[in-house]
Amino acid sequence: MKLMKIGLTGGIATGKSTVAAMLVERGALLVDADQVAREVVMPGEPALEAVASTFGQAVIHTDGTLNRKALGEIVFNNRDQLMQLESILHPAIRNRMQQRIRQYEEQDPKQLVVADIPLLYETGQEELYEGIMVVYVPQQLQLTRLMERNGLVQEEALRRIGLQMNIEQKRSRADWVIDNSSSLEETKRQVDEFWKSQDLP
Ligand SMILES: CC(C)(COP(=O)(O)OP(=O)(O)OC[C@H]1O[C@@H](n2cnc3c(N)ncnc32)[C@H](O)[C@@H]1O)[C@@H](O)C(=O)NCCC(=O)NCCS
Ligand SMILES: Nc1ncnc2c1ncn2[C@@H]1O[C@H](COP(=O)(O)OP(=O)(O)OP(=O)(O)O)[C@@H](O)[C@H]1O
Repeated sequence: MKLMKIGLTGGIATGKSTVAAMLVERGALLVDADQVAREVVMPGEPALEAVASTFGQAVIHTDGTLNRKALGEIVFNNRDQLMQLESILHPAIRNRMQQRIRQYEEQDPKQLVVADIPLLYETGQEELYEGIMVVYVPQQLQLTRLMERNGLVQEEALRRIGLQMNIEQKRSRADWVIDNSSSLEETKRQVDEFWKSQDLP
């Protein structure tokens, strides 16, 4: 049977967005949890009000938008605060993701829908999808890429990695693994192979 809806996950900075872009290039319809997480905290959204009353005005810019860097510095250094933020945002993110997936399914019933969700396993969402693709790199490379991309020192980067399920564990649970530790061409080759193996258009 042809695949219609898959989850895409991995660890922080292992290359989910990179692989998502390759799938979109082949025609997939993408719903991105990080992007939806940004939408639900736009000015005027109830989740932003809840964030402001929980974490204070220091996490709100003077123009009323969320100061993501300031909030990140709080929650990525304190698990309890992170859990508090998640309890505000996750229900809103999940609702909006499901809504968007349904829209895509109605709009283009033949096309593959891909949901890019960093915390897919951590939040127990496997059952919502027909299969899960994990973008994998060994932890040492994950660390290097994260430090480079976000300008973090090793200690900070390790702390962020430690907030998520270990990448080896994610890999062992996956239905399909894309190994992104080599060149982008090699990653694209694996994505193309997946596409063909599933007989996608
Ligand atoms: C704390 C926030 C404001 C920091 O924003 P910032 O722009 O600096 O980072 P961004 O949103 O681009 O996230 C980057 C990466 O951090 C990791 N990350 C984000 N949230 C979490 C979390 N709750 N637990 C573990 N890792 C996380 C993910 O791998 C994500 O891809 C933001 O990450 C956030 O709102 N997080 C809570 C919502 C959430 O859980 N999002 C994950 C998708 S469901
Ligand atoms: N094959 C590759 N070779 C070299 N660099 C790469 C490769 N794939 C991705 N990168 C780089 O690694 C970093 C992480 O990639 P990407 O942003 O796609 O990860 P992500 O899993 O979506 O991250 P996050 O969880 O933070 O959203 C980026 O700076 C990207 O340019």
